[in-house]
Amino acid sequence: MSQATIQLPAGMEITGAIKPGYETVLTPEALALVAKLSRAFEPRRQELLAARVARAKRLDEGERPDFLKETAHIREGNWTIAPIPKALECRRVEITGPVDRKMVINALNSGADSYMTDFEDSNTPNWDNQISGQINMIDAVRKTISLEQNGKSYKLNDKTATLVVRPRGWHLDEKHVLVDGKRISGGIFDFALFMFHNAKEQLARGAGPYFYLPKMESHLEARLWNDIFVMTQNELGIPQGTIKATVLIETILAAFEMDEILYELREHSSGLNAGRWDYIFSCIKKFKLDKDFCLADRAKVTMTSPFMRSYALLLLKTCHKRNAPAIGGMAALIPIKNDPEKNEIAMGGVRNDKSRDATDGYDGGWVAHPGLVELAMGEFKKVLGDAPNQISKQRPDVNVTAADLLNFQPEAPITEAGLRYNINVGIHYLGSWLGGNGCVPIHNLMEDAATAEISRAQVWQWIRSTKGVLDNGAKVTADIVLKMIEEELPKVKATAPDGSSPNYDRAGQIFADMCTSSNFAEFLTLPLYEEI
Ligand SMILES: CC(=O)SCCNC(=O)CCNC(=O)[C@H](O)C(C)(C)COP(=O)(O)OP(=O)(O)OC[C@H]1O[C@@H](n2cnc3c(N)ncnc32)[C@H](O)[C@@H]1OP(=O)(O)O
Ligand SMILES: O=CC(=O)O
Ligand SMILES: [Mg+2]
Repeated sequence: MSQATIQLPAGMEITGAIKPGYETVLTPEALALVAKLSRAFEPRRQELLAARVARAKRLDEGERPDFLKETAHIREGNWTIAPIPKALECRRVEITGPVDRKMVINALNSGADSYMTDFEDSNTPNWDNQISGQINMIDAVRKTISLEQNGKSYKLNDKTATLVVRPRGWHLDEKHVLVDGKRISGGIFDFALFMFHNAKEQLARGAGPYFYLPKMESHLEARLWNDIFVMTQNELGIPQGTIKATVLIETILAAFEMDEILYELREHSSGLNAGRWDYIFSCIKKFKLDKDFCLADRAKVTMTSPFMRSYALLLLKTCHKRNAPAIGGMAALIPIKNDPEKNEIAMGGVRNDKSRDATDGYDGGWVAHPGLVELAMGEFKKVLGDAPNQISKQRPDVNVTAADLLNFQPEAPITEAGLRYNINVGIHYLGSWLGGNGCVPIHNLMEDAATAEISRAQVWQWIRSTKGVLDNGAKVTADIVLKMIEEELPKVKATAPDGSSPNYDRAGQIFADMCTSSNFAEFLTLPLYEEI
């Protein structure tokens, strides 16, 4: 493979291979923006990550979150976010998916109103995925993206979904790019490259640079993104307020700061999304040492569980009070091929999920697969009719307290099947991730980094919690888990399409370490990233 050459700004090093074509993304001007933002904001990112660690320690010691006293005036104030641009008014169905070229084309053509292209939960952030993802974005924005694969030709339809980009969260580094000798933020890298290459082109085409911001834990983390937006808009000479961002409320701590997050981003906000899978994971992570906390089998924790219902309703009420879109999350159900009965049950699950969100007042919701767009659209249209959204629907009847957000039910059942399922899915997902694929169908469900986090976090917690007892009376222990890992690994290898890859053996070892180590890995992607 020949190495293309690129010109680096002073103080920057790139350790990833520069394959032909990468120079179109890694231009000197684009890298200068990456370096400028990194230098300006990396110290604050590090401070905020340190604040997460300090807060987590206090939670481990028994502190419980509550709405902040110092920001009561923001919650009580009468303000709204800036008007939403036309291109983001109608988001009844949003499809999501990794930045793979074929999937980008299929998603843009899917008939959904918008498409969140994902550098995060559904993507393994290896160097090639990140850079080829940026190439795909450049071609998608200019509508020139095409592909010949397996005898099929892919190109864009005339009408495509509005593009929204999810950069990586604050916890992830981009290890292939060093500024002044240090790794930079993955999120800043993804954001800056996308902005540099596409923002002006998107504006010229009647849309704009739109983002989804993942995994934040406080309004101060949202303020950091807002300051990055302001500097970037200045650097690129585009009007302030052009960038719009929807924040995923997918941590229990952010649920206590929804108003404050919207307020920080009010000139750049396009609402909030209920990122249910990371949210469940965050609850387990933050209360992992609480002797009273222990959730039932993963499959039993749903959007109608008390704490999830409270979170979903509070998000909706908060958004509409601030004239902001409220977007629902993802049912992990996907079409099931070759089994019409099971498929009908899965489709019924998606229908119920979207129907509940639409009836509650949500303006749209996520789907994982193009085969779900029409069905989800039908449920939103039943409620919205021809209206693009229902932001005017207020929910004064909703009153959610801190205790409601922390009402962690159900606690039972925890079953052997549930434990085995978590282990099987965890190993399968980790193996696939190591091989470069961050989103996979496992047992007919969509699995990505967020769903896999729940699986491995539950196993860790059930080993340690006195409540981690199976419904047959057996206490979950490290020995039981290690034995099950041995038993599940061959089953995973037999079912994964690339099951003969050594990645699955490695995944088994990593999963075992993660579940039995006394330290709880903050994110599973952190140790995994060091392996790729
Ligand atoms: C918790 C969260 O963060 S949710 C957000 C992150 N997760 C996601 O975005 C989920 C994305 N979804 C996916 O990756 C896939 O749908 C999977 C892995 C779940 C299932 O994949 P598969 O089993 O390969 O799907 P399947 O074989 O049915 O695909 C049929 C076609 O639809 C395409 N397709 C499937 N899902 C998507 C998608 N989300 N976007 C675009 N195209 C898609 C496939 O590429 C395939 O195209 P082709 O017929 O041209 O070859
Ligand atoms: O990103 C979405 C989630 O559910 O997690
Ligand atoms: Mg998530």
